[in-house]
Amino acid sequence: MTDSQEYRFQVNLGGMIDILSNHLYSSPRVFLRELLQNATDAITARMDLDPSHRGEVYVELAGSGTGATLLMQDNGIGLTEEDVHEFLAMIGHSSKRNGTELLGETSFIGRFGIGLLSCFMVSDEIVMLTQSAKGGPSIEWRGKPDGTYSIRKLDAALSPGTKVYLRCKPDTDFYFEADTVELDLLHYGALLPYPIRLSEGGRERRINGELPDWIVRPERAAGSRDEVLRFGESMLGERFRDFIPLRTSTGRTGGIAYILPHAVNLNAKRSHKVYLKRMLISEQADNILPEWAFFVKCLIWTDELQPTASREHFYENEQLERVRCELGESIRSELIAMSETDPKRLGRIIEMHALSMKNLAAEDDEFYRLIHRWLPFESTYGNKTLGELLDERRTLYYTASLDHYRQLRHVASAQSMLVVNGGYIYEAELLEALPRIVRGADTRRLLPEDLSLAFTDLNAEERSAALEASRAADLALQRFRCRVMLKRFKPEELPALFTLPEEAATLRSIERAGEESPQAFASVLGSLGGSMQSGAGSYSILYLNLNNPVVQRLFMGRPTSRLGTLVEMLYANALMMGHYPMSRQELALLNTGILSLIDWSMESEKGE
Ligand SMILES: Nc1ncnc2c1ncn2[C@@H]1O[C@H](COP(=O)(O)OP(=O)(O)OP(=O)(O)O)[C@@H](O)[C@H]1O
Repeated sequence: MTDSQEYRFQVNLGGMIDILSNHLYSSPRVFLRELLQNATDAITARMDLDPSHRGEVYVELAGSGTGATLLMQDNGIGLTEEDVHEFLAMIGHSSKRNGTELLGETSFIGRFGIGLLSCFMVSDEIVMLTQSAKGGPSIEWRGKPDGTYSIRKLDAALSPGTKVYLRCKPDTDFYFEADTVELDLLHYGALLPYPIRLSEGGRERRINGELPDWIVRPERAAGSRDEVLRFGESMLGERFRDFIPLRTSTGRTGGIAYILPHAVNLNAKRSHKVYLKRMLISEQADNILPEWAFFVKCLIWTDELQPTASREHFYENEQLERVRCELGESIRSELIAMSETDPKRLGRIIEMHALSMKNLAAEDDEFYRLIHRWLPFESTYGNKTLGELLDERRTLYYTASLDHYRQLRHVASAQSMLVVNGGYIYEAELLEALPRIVRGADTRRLLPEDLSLAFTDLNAEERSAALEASRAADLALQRFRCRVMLKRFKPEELPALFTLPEEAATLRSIERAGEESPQAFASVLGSLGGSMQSGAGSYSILYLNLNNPVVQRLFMGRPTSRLGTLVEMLYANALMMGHYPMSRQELALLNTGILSLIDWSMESEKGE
């Protein structure tokens, strides 16, 4: 065995810089964010030395096309010669963190020591002129993407701060155009608490305005409603009508949650604009609010979360978990307060975002208790809120599936019976939980079969009169595995009602799939269906209404040889009324039935 030898990893500096500058960030645009962020951190560091210092950032554009240059100047802390060697020349080394840990808190935004490299996406050289506020000579540093740099002491002393010069590299002139730069400076720096000025073509303008007071104290936002709404529109590009102020218990994260003026898809990506130490860090932060809060779009400012190196997300850690819970709590408690102080406003919000509210209520009893009166439901009495429904009846009957509701609604509404549709997501769950939430309220789940209880049986005389016809009708529908029951029920205009017990419903869908799938599959489905076909539950039921004059004539009048066909037609009609998908055989039945009816009516005309 030979002695092992130790070697040191080699770093291909040009390759590293290429990866960091070109592949970490989503767009070359972010170079301006990184420059602005460095300027902000430098101003913060200078204010740590001298709290009375007033920060300023000045951006100047000169030249055009590929001859364009950009200067970003700040009056921050600047760099000494040692700082330059230590922090500018060493990738991954930052003056903004103590020791090597990346996740500890600092008063700065930067921490990774790589942000400046993003400038290589738009420039083949970074030139920095800097003067430290701590004294020493002014320094010029020139860095290249191949990893080389030069340093020069300047003869004349600059005022404290830093100037960064970039010269546009081919195909990136778009990022040096005045409109682009102005837009991006506003985008990233609108909330910065010091002036950013842009000079171009002899024109100078201030980019960001004075910050309104409610940005620092969101709880005061309600007093400046119009201004807050206008601000939301300009920052988020949507016109809002309502908002909820956000604030965590530490006061270190706050913002405004704008209520979306339209319903949103549950799966839609949620994106909020998040500002870290007043600089826009992310427009895609989707993990800063709880999942259920998808009816708001937020502007959030924080100084307590840690961004990832790409700045597009925050670290998923305990702090973020706490902030997320507390921001959710801000929304929740405001909605709760609204139920007392402004129920109409709450009603409007809930109506617009019913799905989200139902989701939240299904997870949280207390929230459910407070907002239950405003939750909308479909019912046989129309679309109503739960409060309105409870005012009608203390016991609410509901169906747990949409199919069941469809089957029941005609009969139920005809009998003035209140049935609530619990078939949409979260609804059955909520209705089931209602007695637990509201004292004195009761809910009962209803199956289509249960409604037959509201039917009246025929008396003995009627039964014997209709016996023969009932048998013939039953026989006619035997091949559809459907039983005929003759009853009296309301409304009399409804001649027939089709109901489908669970097992029969499964059989129907197996049969329909069998009709549509290739032979082999159909035979598998066929045998599966066959094993279920024997039980009574495998039969559907067609209730025929003896209160209906046509049914009355058919069963109590003169016997007719056409009864079979007529019952088949009533069967097909009831299927259509209940929105049941029809099998090929049933459609064919409808077809021949209609033709027979036409034929009979012509014959009878001839006979007249
Ligand atoms: N405008 C500036 N004023 C003073 N120092 C600066 C300025 N810009 C850069 N620096 C120095 O250069 C170092 C490297 O900057 P860079 O943007 O690459 O990383 P960072 O800001 O430390 O971290 P991050 O990668 O998270 O942005 C900084 O730590 C800071 O010491």
